[in-house]
Amino acid sequence: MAIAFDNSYARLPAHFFAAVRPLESPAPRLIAVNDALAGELGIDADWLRGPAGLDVLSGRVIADGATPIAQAYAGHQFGNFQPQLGDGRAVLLGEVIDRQGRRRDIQLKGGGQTPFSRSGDGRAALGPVLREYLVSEFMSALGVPTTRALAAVTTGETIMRDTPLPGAIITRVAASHIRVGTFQFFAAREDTAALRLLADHVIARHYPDAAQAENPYLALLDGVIAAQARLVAQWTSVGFIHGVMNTDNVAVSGETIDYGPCAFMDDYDPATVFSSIDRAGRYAYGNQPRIAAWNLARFAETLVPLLDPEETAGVERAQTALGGFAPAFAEAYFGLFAAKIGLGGEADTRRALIEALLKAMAENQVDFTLFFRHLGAAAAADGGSADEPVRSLFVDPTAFDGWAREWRAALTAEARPGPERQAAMNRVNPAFIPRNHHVEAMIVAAVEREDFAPFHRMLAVLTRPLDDQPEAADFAMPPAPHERITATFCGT
Ligand SMILES: Nc1ncnc2c1ncn2[C@@H]1O[C@H](COP(=O)(O)OP(=O)(O)OP(=O)(O)O)[C@@H](O)[C@H]1O
Repeated sequence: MAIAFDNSYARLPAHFFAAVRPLESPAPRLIAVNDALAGELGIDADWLRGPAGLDVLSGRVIADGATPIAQAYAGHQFGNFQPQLGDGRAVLLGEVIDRQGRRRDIQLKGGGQTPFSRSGDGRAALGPVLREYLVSEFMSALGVPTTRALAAVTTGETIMRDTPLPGAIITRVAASHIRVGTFQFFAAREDTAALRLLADHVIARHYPDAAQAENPYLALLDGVIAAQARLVAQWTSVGFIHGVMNTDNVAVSGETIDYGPCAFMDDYDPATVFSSIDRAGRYAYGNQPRIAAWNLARFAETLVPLLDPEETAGVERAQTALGGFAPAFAEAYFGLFAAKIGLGGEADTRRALIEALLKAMAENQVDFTLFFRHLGAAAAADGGSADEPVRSLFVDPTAFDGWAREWRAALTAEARPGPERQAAMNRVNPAFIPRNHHVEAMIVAAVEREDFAPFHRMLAVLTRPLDDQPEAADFAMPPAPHERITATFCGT
């Protein structure tokens, strides 16, 4: 068997999903195979690259051992509850146990219609597939929990969106695809027996320690809250804007999922929004922690019947657990930003410094990524010309000087050799991010000219985002005014 499937969902009742078969692609072509990830999964990358692999990646052949399904889920989309969403274009081929013993899903996103497709065609367009591949692999390279990209293919079809576009499939790998929306699906149907089965399944798969707790479902809730707090703090620390934080896009495993209209901030501004479908700015950069807390409250509501036989007591337990989000987020957030400015140190000092810095950055239109990357060199020196690359990012460079006096005092108090501090900062401050204008140009090259060279070049740079790569200096630069991207489209 080329892929050693081991499908735990076979033990769940039939109303959790629908058995499907992927739609055949008429003329598939391989874009990319992720050799390292294939290796982790125990899959022979050469096989995957060859004709038999392409047949599986494009839905032409169901691999031995695969039992393809589409999963049922519901969700709040922009605050409105949809009781039935489900995988409308994603086909879960099956699960494998990776080399480290972790269970992982392998899914074809864009794999054809399912009973959950409603009016959709079950397909994905090439541009969003390339964006998801690139950004998810970038996030993984930075250590941000995320779904992964195992492969991408074009299907050989033209699909209709606002304009005709090439169809494509991304093979996505995830710790699981179980979402807050999966719990909401059964909660909306008041199916407590199904909720209990689902919760037990998630505990066994993602939070095994919770099984030993006095109240395993409360421990599950605490675990999911902690994972989301950490995840959203990590997003924030790299300028990531998810763009569509609906509850069906919150994986209970704590992985980032669904890179539809996501984007990275250039200048620091908490109000930044790119998604063209997010007109009210619900999912703006600076709103993400608040929205994560809101989404977790929806998750907690689904668990109330499991938390306590008494509803009032169940609600109380849920509320107490939700109260843990804000402190967990703050701890992760200030810890990550402290590392970005080269400090360990006392929580109160660093908090004031971080807040003052971010305020000055917002007022001075400072490029988020360049600032922190260059700050490492400034930290290793004693002011003077070493400060110039960071100072000059501020509209008013004296705003940096004022902040830097306090910062240097804090650095001195911690007494750490300059080069060691710089190296530590460079391990958390990427030199490269998927800048939106480069992502868009890469997509245009692929869609309009079938030129995948920009995709492969960007992927090579962005999977080593912490390394200085002088030959890729063009990718480090913020957009010139005429290159600025102001909206990303779901494009789907
Ligand atoms: N082209 C399509 N055909 C059928 N269903 C679709 C299509 N595009 C989106 N959907 C469905 O619409 C809902 C919301 O879509 P959304 O864009 O959030 O998810 P997605 O990107 O398809 O999937 P995921 O969340 O798994 O990454 C989901 O139920 C999804 O399956």
